[in-house]
Amino acid sequence: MARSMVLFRDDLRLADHPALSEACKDKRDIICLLMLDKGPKIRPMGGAARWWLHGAIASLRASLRQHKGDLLIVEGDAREIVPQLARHFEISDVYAHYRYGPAERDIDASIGKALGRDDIGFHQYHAAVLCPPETIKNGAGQAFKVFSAFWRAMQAGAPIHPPLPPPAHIAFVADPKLPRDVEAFDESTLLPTRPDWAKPIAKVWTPGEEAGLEILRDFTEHGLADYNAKRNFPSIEATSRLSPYLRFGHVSPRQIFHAIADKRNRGKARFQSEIAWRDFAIYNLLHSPDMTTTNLRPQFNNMAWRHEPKMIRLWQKGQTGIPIVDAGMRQLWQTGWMHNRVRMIVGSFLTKHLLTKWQEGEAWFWDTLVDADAASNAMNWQWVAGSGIDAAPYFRILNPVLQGEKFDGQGDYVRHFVPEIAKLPDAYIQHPWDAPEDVLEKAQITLGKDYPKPCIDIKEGRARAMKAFEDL
Ligand SMILES: Cc1cc2nc3c(=O)[nH]c(=O)nc-3n(C[C@H](O)[C@H](O)[C@H](O)COP(=O)(O)OP(=O)(O)OC[C@H]3O[C@@H](n4cnc5c(N)ncnc54)[C@H](O)[C@@H]3O)c2cc1C
Repeated sequence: MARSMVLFRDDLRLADHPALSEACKDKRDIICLLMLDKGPKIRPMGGAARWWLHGAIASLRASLRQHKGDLLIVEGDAREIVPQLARHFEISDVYAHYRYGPAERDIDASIGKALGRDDIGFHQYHAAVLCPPETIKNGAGQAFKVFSAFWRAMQAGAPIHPPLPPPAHIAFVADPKLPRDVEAFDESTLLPTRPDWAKPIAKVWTPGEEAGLEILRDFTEHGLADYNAKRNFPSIEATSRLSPYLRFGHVSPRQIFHAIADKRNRGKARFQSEIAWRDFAIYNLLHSPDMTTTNLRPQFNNMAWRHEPKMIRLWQKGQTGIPIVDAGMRQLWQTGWMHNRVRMIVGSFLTKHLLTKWQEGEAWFWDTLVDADAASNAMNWQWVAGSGIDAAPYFRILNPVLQGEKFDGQGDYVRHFVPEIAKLPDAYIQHPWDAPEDVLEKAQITLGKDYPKPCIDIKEGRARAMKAFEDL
């Protein structure tokens, strides 16, 4: 009897899952395989994302069990394992979604070829993006380099496909057993052991499709209208916090797009364009496959970056002595997520004031973000550093004090994540080094003891960065 296999990768959901829906249409028994790539060209997932994946697996498994089925999970070289399992389970068709990273595309092309040699069909669908990226081109048939033009072209193109409902019924292959030489993946290896740094993260997030859709519903009803006005203020929960749900595919961008389609408010257009930024990152990765490691503007290869491990460590630990930077870095460590405005501030501080290669920041974010995503992370780091396409110009060096005063004027965000300076009055909360002695004393702070003195003079750091950029 013919059987089908559905590959799950970064699409851990049942709704708007074209691969699963198509497989179900064939009315064959199905194997659901979560295939975790491992190999020389695959970048291992960071710690926070591994923690998320553990919860994501539990959630997907629970959904499949409601259909009286289960999930097989294997880690390894998918180019060999998928064809091997397809033969072992006598599969006639394998269904999966397109991926856009260079290593992933190579792997999927090899899987397709190997399956073809065994006369097994390999069917792929676009499900991680609003629009298939290869359909978006400028008049000369080339890739857009600027977001605004990309977004205009996307809006002028074919309407965004409505999301698919979850399949009403999935018929599973009964009790599938892996061949002896293929080991089932041990999910417990995804969790940290000692120290269990994920405990505070677990208090903030619930991975999985159900939780993601609940957040989407709640944001659409209660957050969207004020999104445009409030999205830049990190002490307010004004953004959707859907990023890890999109990263692991618990929620699809098409579901989001259609969930807000009939809303008539100011937040809608802005929110749609942010979702499109995510598509733009994927699009950039497709067209510049080495974007995750290499400057998109080659002149940045000559940049006189400094390599000061001590400074990088202070930045990572939220001990720079610059309150908004430290608050952001501590939010990241404690929750696995950081507000977008603060990501820009800490990124600018690292790459400009500290003149540190953006790759250092990208790597730390990769390890600590629950939404760590190859395309969005690299595109945004290159944007902040100035080395990317459509990037912030080099002279746009965010002043962390002014940014703090503008977007955290009352200091609520800083006070929450940097409690040791919470008693400072608003006037000094973003720059405690300017506070007179009696103010510091009243707030029970000795700088250099209770809270660090700034690791760099902001004006000097800016001047040094300007010089380095001008010398390029
Ligand atoms: C240095 C730096 C690194 C970043 N690294 C990542 C990353 O690894 N993964 C990631 O998902 N986002 C990354 N971002 C983009 C952005 O900060 C997050 O997507 C956003 O903060 C997530 O919060 P939210 O879901 O509440 O966003 P919302 O404001 O609610 O936006 C909704 C969705 O739109 C998308 N989006 C919004 N802004 C961007 C953007 N600038 N680029 C791409 N997509 C965007 C995200 O999918 C987000 O979930 C990075 C930004 C910077 C400045």
